[in-house]
Amino acid sequence: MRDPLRGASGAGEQTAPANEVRSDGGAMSALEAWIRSMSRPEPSAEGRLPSHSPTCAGCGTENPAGLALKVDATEVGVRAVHRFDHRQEGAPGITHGGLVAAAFDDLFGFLLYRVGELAVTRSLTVEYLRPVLLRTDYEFSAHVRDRSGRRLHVEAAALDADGNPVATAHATFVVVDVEHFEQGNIAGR
Ligand SMILES: CCCCCCCC(=O)SCCNC(=O)CCNC(=O)[C@H](O)C(C)(C)COP(=O)(O)OP(=O)(O)OC[C@H]1O[C@@H](n2cnc3c(N)ncnc32)[C@H](O)[C@@H]1OP(=O)(O)O
Repeated sequence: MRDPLRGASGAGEQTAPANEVRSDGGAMSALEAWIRSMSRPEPSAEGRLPSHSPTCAGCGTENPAGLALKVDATEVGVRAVHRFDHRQEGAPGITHGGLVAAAFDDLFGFLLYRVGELAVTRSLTVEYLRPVLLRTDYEFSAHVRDRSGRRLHVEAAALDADGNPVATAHATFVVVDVEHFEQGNIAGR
């Protein structure tokens, strides 16, 4: 796996977390620390993968508006059992389609741990086959279908308790360098 920090210009005005130091002893910027955390995922003994960040809208545990997906590594990709709640409601009792898409998008983000490179969503298509009900468990799974240059083609499905698909998704992620994330405004956190 290549080092995703290669070519990083550093983010001078960002605040370094107190306990993060580089191998050369210098302080790491918040962005560098995040890139490192993305490149060294340590699944738990049960296979649980670390969130993209504590405040990630898809999987962060410190985002009160987030989905807080809990994602596990599988032999071929990743999976999550998830139930949406009232905060994700669209029509009464039914999950808003945009939030279903968000779940797929974030799940795809976990495949990057397997790929070992940073990439971002360029396109995302969701097929809504049946209503995704609130307060109901669904099993989401995703895998990388193939790669072509910088393009990663990824696929996913959400199944109900009977194993019937309620939604499927496919997306193109494009591999990016660290510079992509330097556009993010994390200095003012
Ligand atoms: C990282 C962990 C967190 C994960 C969280 C969940 C995922 C997310 O939410 S990511 C956030 C949402 N996405 C973004 O913000 C991305 C915004 N878009 C961008 O920054 C740019 O468009 C970016 C980087 C994707 C591509 O731009 P750029 O680097 O200029 O590449 P570009 O030349 O346009 O295209 C790159 C490749 O993709 C291909 N491509 C572009 N669009 C498409 C498309 N719609 N379908 C298929 N292929 C495409 C191009 O043909 C090209 O292929 P190749 O390199 O093989 O010739």
